[in-house]
Amino acid sequence: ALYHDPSQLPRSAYDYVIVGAGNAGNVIASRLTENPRTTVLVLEAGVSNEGVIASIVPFLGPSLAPNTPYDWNFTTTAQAGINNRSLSYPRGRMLGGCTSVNYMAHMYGSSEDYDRIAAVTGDPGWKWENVKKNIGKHERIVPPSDGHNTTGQYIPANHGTDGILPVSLPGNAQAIDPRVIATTKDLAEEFPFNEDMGGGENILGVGWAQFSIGGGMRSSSATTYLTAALNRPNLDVIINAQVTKLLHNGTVGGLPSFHTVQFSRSPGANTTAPPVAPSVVSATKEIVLSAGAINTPQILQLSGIGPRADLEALHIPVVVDNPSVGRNLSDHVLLANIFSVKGNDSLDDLLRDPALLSAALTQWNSNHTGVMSGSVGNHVGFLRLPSNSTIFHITPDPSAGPKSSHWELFVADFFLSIGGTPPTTGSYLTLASFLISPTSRGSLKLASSDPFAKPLIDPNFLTTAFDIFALRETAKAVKRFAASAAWADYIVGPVGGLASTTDSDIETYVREQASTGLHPVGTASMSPKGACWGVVDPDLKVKGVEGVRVVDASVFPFVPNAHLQGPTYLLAERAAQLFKNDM
Ligand SMILES: Cc1cc2nc3c(=O)[nH]c(=O)nc-3n(C[C@H](O)[C@H](O)[C@H](O)COP(=O)(O)OP(=O)(O)OC[C@H]3O[C@@H](n4cnc5c(N)ncnc54)[C@H](O)[C@@H]3O)c2cc1C
Repeated sequence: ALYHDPSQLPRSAYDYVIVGAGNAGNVIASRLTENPRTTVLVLEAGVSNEGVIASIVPFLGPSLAPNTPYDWNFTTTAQAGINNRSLSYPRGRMLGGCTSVNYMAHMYGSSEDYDRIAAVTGDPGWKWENVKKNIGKHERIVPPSDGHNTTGQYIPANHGTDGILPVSLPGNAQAIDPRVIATTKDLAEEFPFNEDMGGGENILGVGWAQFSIGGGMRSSSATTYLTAALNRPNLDVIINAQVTKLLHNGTVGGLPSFHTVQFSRSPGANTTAPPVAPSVVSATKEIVLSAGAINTPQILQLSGIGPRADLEALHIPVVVDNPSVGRNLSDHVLLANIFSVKGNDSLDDLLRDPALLSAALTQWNSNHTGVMSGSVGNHVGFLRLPSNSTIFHITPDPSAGPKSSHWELFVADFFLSIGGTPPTTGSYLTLASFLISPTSRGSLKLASSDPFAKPLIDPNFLTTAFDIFALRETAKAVKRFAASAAWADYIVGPVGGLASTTDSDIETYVREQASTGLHPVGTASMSPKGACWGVVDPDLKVKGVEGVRVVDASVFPFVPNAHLQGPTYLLAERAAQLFKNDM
């Protein structure tokens, strides 16, 4: 059942207590409660997703973050690599976590992403050939909202047909779609068409994206995994319940043991009201940290598991000195390259005209179709730098392997401005590029021992020669894409610093405009059992303690070749199996 107040909880002990009803947490909750004898409590700091219309209507998704009650409203520290700017760092704060607020692009990454995890952790269970078996359980490919013929737009064999999460091709045809496909023919050498990036083995090229959308509505981990399980008597979920720390109770097998979770009614993301007295609940079997790549390492450190010097500086008693907790923060970097275009076919007018928006919503309300039934773009591409790029004389190739990308192209039919203000006139095209294989590494530290204080998020963007080189080259590459004959009667020209022609001017543009790719990982990285680095073993158990596992994006040692929800779903499905194997 779903509860709103700690006093309503029917028990004080559960087999498993999951922290965070997000992407991964809801998968674990759903899979563990398939066994009617297993009791599970999920603690979620945020609110319910029920009735939050922007979390249902796909095109309204970007209005949910940043700076809303559905976002943690984090900001980064001043980032030296991007002119000391500090950025909004959105993270979903509601049932479904980021899957309730994200842009719904749904993909899994390259086989090499998973084979690299297996190699780095020494656990072949993480190889793609094993992990991909979970796609069938997870995914249910459904027709797009406009019911168009999708032949040639995806490869059915790469997808699940009776899994839990509806996924579809875009159901909102955009005027630029034929131009994107024509570019893949015109410039087939650099931007080849890829019929489907979903199979793991063949992600390179440009093609139609898939989205966590079914029947014109968002599929989140809350609308799928959680909803399917919520009527089970062995599952309880409480919202507005922010975990403040894990309590250490004695030792088991010589290791400090954690079986108690302390939580408090959330003060709310946007209020400074003091929290009420904390509650506690016990996990007789295990605590599962699924609070995401920012909050999971925050909770570990608040619980005394982290770098000794950092904890002592804040007078937090050290239970386990682990210098890796909160380190190795890695994120994709986004560069929203904008071109001005002719005519009024782009979506810019829709975004600025309340009457057009209202008409689109009326259409969506009547039959869940139209522009509102889709996300912010229909095409993506995963691409490599040329192998003779000069950067490889000084840096080893950081991609996951030769079948993996260095960067991603993301096409949007309007001025894409995450958290900023788009211009009030004009028509635009965004050829966004993401740095997919960053080598910069940052950190997540506590600012204070107060669990309600925001942590210090330092992604350390663009601080290596490779990262700035690669992102600079993507700005040149999108201009080559835009120079295809397919755009000749449409594109007017690049906007702002994108028009620069010298490397040094392009670098200036990159440092002025780069932003988060919204995909942080690595702050509780997996490493081999017994390694002196890393935070969790390959079975996701926290090193040096008994009773706690981490299941969320923080355990990925490297950020995958994908927007992160798909990899996180596959990670969580495999983790659920690891729990079941131990039962
Ligand atoms: C704006 C935005 C757009 C994105 N677009 C895409 C996209 O198009 N495609 C894609 O694949 N990925 C996208 N992503 C990224 C992706 O959704 C996330 O990286 C991924 O879902 C993270 O999963 P997770 O399980 O690690 O964490 P989350 O899904 O963030 O789950 C963590 C949960 O824990 C809760 N929590 C945190 N701390 C506590 C606490 N102390 N106590 C209790 N509960 C707590 C949170 O409120 C949240 O519900 C986007 C992300 C954002 C923010």
